[in-house]
Amino acid sequence: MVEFDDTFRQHLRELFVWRRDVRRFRSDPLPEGAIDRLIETACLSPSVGLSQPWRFVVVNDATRRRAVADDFKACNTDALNCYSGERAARYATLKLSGLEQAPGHLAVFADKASDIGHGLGRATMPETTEYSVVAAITAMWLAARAESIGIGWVSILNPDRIHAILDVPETWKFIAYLCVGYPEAECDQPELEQAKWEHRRGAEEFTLLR
Ligand SMILES: Cc1cc2c(cc1C)N(C[C@H](O)[C@H](O)[C@H](O)COP(=O)(O)O)c1[nH]c(=O)[nH]c(=O)c1N2
Repeated sequence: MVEFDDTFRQHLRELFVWRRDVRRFRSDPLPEGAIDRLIETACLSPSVGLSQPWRFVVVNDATRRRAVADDFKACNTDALNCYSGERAARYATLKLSGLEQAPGHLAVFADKASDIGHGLGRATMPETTEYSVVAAITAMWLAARAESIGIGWVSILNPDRIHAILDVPETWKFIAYLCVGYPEAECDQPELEQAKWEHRRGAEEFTLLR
C-alpha cells in the first residue's frame, strides 16, 4: 500500500498552483524520451469503460508543423474579427500559441470507433469518450510540470484541417494540439490573468448546494 504524507500533499498542491498553459518556450530541446514518458503517464488516466480512447500523434514533420501554424494564424485572425473595440485591441496583444518556438508538437484525438471497453458507460453519454481524452491531457499537463516541462493547449484551429494535415483515421476526433517544451518563465498566475483578459475565480462561484 502506498501512503502519501503531508509533505507530498503540499507539493502536489504546489504542482496544481504552478502548472501553467505555456505559450512562450525556450529553444532548448526536450530530453530524449520525454514525450513518450508523458504519453505513458497519460495512459494511466481514467477512461470510460477502460476504453483508453486517447490517440497521440507526435508531429515532427516540418511541413505538417508549418501547416498547423498557418492554420492557427488564419483561425486567430478570424477570432480577432469576432471582437470589437477595446476587447479586440486587447485580444490582438495576446500570445495564444507557442507553435513557432515549441520543440515538441503533440496532437491528441479521441477514437470514437474503438470497441475497447465494449461500450460500457457510453450508451447514454457517448461524449464520455472525449471526456476521457481530456482527463488524460490534464494528467499529462501536470506530469510535465513536475519535470519542469510546459504544455500549451492550442484550440484556435480548424479541426477538419488538422485532421487532413495529420492524415489520421476518419473515426478519430480532434481534441487538442499541444505545444511542449521548457517555459521561458515560471509563474503562479495564468497568462490571461497577467494580461488582464480574465481572472481566476474561487470555487464558491461555481458550487451549488442542493
Ligand atoms: C480546452 C482548452 C483549450 C485551450 C486552453 C485550455 C483548455 C483547457 N488554453 C489555455 C487556457 O487559456 C488556460 O488554461 C487558462 O487561461 C488558465 O491558465 P493556466 O492553464 O492556469 O495557466 C489555450 N490557451 C491559448 O493560449 N490558446 C488556446 O488556443 C487555448 N485553448
